[in-house]
Amino acid sequence: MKRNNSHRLVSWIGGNDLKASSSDNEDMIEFGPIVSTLQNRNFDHLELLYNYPSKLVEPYLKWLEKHVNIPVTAHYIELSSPVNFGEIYVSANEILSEISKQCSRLSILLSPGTPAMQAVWILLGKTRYKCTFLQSSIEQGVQEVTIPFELSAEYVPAAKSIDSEQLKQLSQSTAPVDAAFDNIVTRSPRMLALKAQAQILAEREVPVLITGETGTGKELFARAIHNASARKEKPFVPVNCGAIPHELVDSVLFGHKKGAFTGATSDKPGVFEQANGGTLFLDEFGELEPSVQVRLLRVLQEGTFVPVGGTSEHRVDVRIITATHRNLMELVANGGFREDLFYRIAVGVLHLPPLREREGDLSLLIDSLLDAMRKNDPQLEHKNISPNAKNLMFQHPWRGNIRELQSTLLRSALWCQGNIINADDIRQSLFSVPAKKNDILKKDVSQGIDINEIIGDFVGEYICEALALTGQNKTRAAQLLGLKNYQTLNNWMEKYGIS
Ligand SMILES: Nc1ncnc2c1ncn2[C@@H]1O[C@H](COP(=O)(O)OP(=O)(O)OP(=O)(O)O)[C@@H](O)[C@H]1O
Repeated sequence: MKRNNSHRLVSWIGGNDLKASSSDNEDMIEFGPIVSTLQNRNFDHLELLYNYPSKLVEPYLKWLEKHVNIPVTAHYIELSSPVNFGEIYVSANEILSEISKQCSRLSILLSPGTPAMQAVWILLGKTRYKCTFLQSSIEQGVQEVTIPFELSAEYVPAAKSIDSEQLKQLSQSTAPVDAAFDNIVTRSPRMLALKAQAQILAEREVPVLITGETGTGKELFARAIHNASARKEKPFVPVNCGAIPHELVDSVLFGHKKGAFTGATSDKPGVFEQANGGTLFLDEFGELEPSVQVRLLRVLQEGTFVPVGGTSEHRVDVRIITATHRNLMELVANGGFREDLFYRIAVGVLHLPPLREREGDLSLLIDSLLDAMRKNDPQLEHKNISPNAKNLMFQHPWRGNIRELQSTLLRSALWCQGNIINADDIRQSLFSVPAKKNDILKKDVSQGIDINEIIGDFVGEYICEALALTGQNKTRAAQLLGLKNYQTLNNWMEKYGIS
């Protein structure tokens, strides 16, 4: 790519920018940091990075066209969390490396984005790329930022003192893993890296958020983190937030006093009190209603709460690990989850990949789950699996992930007559999704059909399935569907009216 004389501005799209574009009243408009900067300085090209869902960003980009008169390129950056330093670093570095080849001057707008995004800008802009930094606020306007220290000069010597073994471990994530993580069976490089990260988190007292589809091992990781932490002798209390009846949430979380409501015949401690000194694992955290989120935020900030029907404050020392199969960032963007609570719980973030993305794990897991079954149940002691049965298992999509794998193996071991589980035993134990009732190829054309509608139904069915399988991740759904990228998926969704 030929470098030209242009001056480019690079920025993440932030919440205040999106808010500005959604304001109804044009007179009262706050333009947000990006447009304010463009109105204040001259640039030839604007390069935007964003992690918000496209449905929020596309209207913003349309609005932007009305307010700026230079070319705009927007890059969607897939992040498991907007505070994941590693992923932000890799993607920001890639983009800056490309852009810096194409322009002679580069400016980075620091204001939009999370603190992690800002930190990575400073790191890259002070070491690898020659650039100027800008910031924009309502109070101070647009300013050039001077960062009066040199990272390379002042900090590289310190980094050099890390010995080569430590460096090797850091770069390859091969730090010895605590025995608490032994029952997480994997040989996938992604999962091995996650185990190493989880161990680092175990040693620190930071809140951890674990995301991933159902049955990917979120609770297993949470328990391992607890067991590898200084709190391991204290309780680990798991709570499924999605399963607590609405009217009992406060009582389950914070406990109640005798007589607080009908049926409260004695004082009862809540899960915060039960986990005192240890770890509270709040599973399906994304299901909590906004009113409960406010009360939880207070407990997390102050460490105190008042039981239902009580008058005095209780203080607890609890480490929180949360988990969800939902995309919390998208919930935050849609107003379904409090942003302040999100940043409080999402300090250490682990995104567990589904089984289908763990190279080499299926065979390993089949062997290890069978082994555990043989040890747990003397009647299954001699059960083994035939190669054909294993082959059949390799072809199954395992939507329920490891939990489905585990129960299928157990069912087939219980039902199989001899000691060898064969392909038929597996076939009988698999739950297959019922075939669609109105067979798409059996329509009566002589009665007239609407071919577009049929194609739409067909496309919609598969797109929804791929989105459900990937927890609404469009990039991964596009891969499953054999589409080029998430934009192509968006085009299909638009064409066939799938929301
Ligand atoms: N890597 C693994 N190695 C061995 N067993 C695993 C692994 N991952 C998950 N399992 C087993 O699979 C089952 C489901 O795991 P777990 O309950 O931790 O999943 P989850 O993501 O918390 O599920 P949910 O979202 O439904 O709460 C458990 O019995 C767990 O022990």
